[in-house]
Amino acid sequence: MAKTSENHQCMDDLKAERERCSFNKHEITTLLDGGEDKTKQRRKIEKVFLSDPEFLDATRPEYLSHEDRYANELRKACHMIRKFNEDEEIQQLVGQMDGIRTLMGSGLGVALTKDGNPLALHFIMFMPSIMGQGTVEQQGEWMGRAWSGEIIGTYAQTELGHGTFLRGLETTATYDPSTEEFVLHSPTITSTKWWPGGLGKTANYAVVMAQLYTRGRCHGPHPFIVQLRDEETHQSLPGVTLGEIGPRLGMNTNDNGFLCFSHHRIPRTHLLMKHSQVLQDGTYVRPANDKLAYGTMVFVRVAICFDTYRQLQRAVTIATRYSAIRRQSELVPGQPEPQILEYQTQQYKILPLIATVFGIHFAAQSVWQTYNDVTGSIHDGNLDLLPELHTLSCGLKALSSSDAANGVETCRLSCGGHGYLASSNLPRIYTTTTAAITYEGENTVMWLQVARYLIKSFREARQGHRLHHSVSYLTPRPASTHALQTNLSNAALVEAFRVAVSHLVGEVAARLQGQCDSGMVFEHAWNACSVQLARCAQVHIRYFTCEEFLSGVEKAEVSEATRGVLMRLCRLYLVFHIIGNQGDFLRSGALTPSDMTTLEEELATLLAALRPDAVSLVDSFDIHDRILDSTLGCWDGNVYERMFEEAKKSPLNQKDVPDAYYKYLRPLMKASL
Ligand SMILES: Cc1cc2nc3c(=O)[nH]c(=O)nc-3n(C[C@H](O)[C@H](O)[C@H](O)COP(=O)(O)OP(=O)(O)OC[C@H]3O[C@@H](n4cnc5c(N)ncnc54)[C@H](O)[C@@H]3O)c2cc1C
Repeated sequence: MAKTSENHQCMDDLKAERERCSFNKHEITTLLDGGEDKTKQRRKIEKVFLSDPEFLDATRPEYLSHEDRYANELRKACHMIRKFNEDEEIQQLVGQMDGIRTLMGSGLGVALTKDGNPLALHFIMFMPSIMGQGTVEQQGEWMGRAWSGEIIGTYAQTELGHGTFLRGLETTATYDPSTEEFVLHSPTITSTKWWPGGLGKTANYAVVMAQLYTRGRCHGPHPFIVQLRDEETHQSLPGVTLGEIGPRLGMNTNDNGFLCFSHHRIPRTHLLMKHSQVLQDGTYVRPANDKLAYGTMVFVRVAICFDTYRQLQRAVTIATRYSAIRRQSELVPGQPEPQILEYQTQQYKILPLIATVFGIHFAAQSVWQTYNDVTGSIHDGNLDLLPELHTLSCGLKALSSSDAANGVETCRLSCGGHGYLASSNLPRIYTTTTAAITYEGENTVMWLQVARYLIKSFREARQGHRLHHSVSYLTPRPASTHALQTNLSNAALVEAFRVAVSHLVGEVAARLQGQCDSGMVFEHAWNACSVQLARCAQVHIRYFTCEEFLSGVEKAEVSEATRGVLMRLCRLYLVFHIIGNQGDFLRSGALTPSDMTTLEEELATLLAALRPDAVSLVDSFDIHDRILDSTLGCWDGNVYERMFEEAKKSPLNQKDVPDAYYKYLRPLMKASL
């Protein structure tokens, strides 16, 4: 198709946007990647994989049948592993778990396997479970075979009847000392394992969570390595019933599956025994400390934060570039149509989401850093920091997944009708991102765990205990130190968050206590306060994110121009969330109505100040067009031509008159003739 003047205009619009960049884009790219070397490494890996034609799709996944879609993603997933195993340079590049996450996750991973990688759970849950919960001997036995792809595993915890409530799982693993085996059994329909990714047709092994019985006693859920399929024929083993659970909202090539056991026997040594053991005679040896399992959970939840933030990066890149090329309506009657990014309401949809990307980044980095710092002391048996770290990772997982999912939906809305097209890629980004609200700890349940920690800390502080850093603000202070700072500086706004959240926690703690004092049992009182408790947890984690965002920008090793734009984003983040939740701040006296008026005026100023840098900011996310995979968000802005080209690929457009016309429509239309 010949380039129209409209197409030229779009490309010129983006060019003009880029020319007015006020900061150093590369500095932001390397800041987000974690350093110059990491950026180079990422780009190199992207080049190696994206230049490989095997990863190209002959047709859009949406046009394939359910089965063909799975086969196509499996083809690419297997090629990915072969490529990895056969090429030493790639192994060096991608060698660590970090790199594997890149190949599987929402960075490069989404360009290689668009609709869910059937092997993802193998790398993201199966292998980490063996590493985290297996003894050194067990790691030696399984990890080599797992790395090479000789065996493929998944992680099977959730059942039809129970997801959140781990202790409610019904699958049993009963030890038989006469054969030194565990007998796995699914006693009811609700005990059927349901949801594990890759379980339906891909995996031949799984780490299965089952209630451990030995010598007639139940010791609660434990992880077992279980072979599910024959290693030669790939057929389900006797005593194992397996299948796929059917179409989902998204990620339909992850072949999420179901699994039932009928008295299926496995060797005793297949219980992952790093923490607890069953001896040959059936003696149960309990773990030295049940907090040890927290470590793996922190790891997985922080990984989810990074994943969801990358999804938001992609969505907001699409929305921002599209908003810079899309012209609509009139701002001033009779004048040319402006870019929709000129509308303040459009800026209000998009710019806070760019800020959110940085907020999640800095907060997740901080939790990750703490996790790495304390990992050493965990091994030395010092587990003091684990509950705090665990709470932060639960809260941040919930905050990042819900902010990202809501943000992606806002991006879709900001693109008007075209955002609803599959070729915009926003629908797929949304369905993938929103899943993270549910898996690895459903968000409401995560919020209530955070709240439990807050209430516990609040009560401990009243008893004179010293609190950990993230909740130290709950320690009672002399009234004078609560005096409001009215200058509305960044520090003052963070302080306002602190006052608001400690007020909320104090209020709900008093309500909880009041209900207990009036005779309600604690659990019922807790449930009766849980909406407010979840709210406290959300404000607490938002406060943590604001604090980390601010200190992250202050500490970043960047030029003053770059720090300037980051500071404006941080300020926008603070102001946006204060205005959006002003009740919390007014009620606690942290801010006054007149402060709100001032902040609302400032919000408008911030949107206007950030608008010229919007395109450059998303450019600095450095997302390859193949990873973006969007007609609306491509680098060159040639949106309309790409949309047309994509539409032409629809199977319905391969014939002017489809067969269905002759079969159904024509007989109806001609019936009266
Ligand atoms: C895309 C996807 C992939 C998945 N992959 C896997 C996998 O690989 N392996 C695996 O084992 N599982 C997997 N799961 C399952 C997932 O872990 C569970 O769905 C999740 O833990 C929630 O459990 P549930 O579905 O039983 O929901 P429920 O726990 O039944 O929750 C339903 C509702 O009840 C509320 N609720 C539950 N308990 C409480 C409480 N104590 N207090 C207040 N409210 C409560 C929740 O907030 C929610 O609103 C996957 C799920 C999805 C969607």
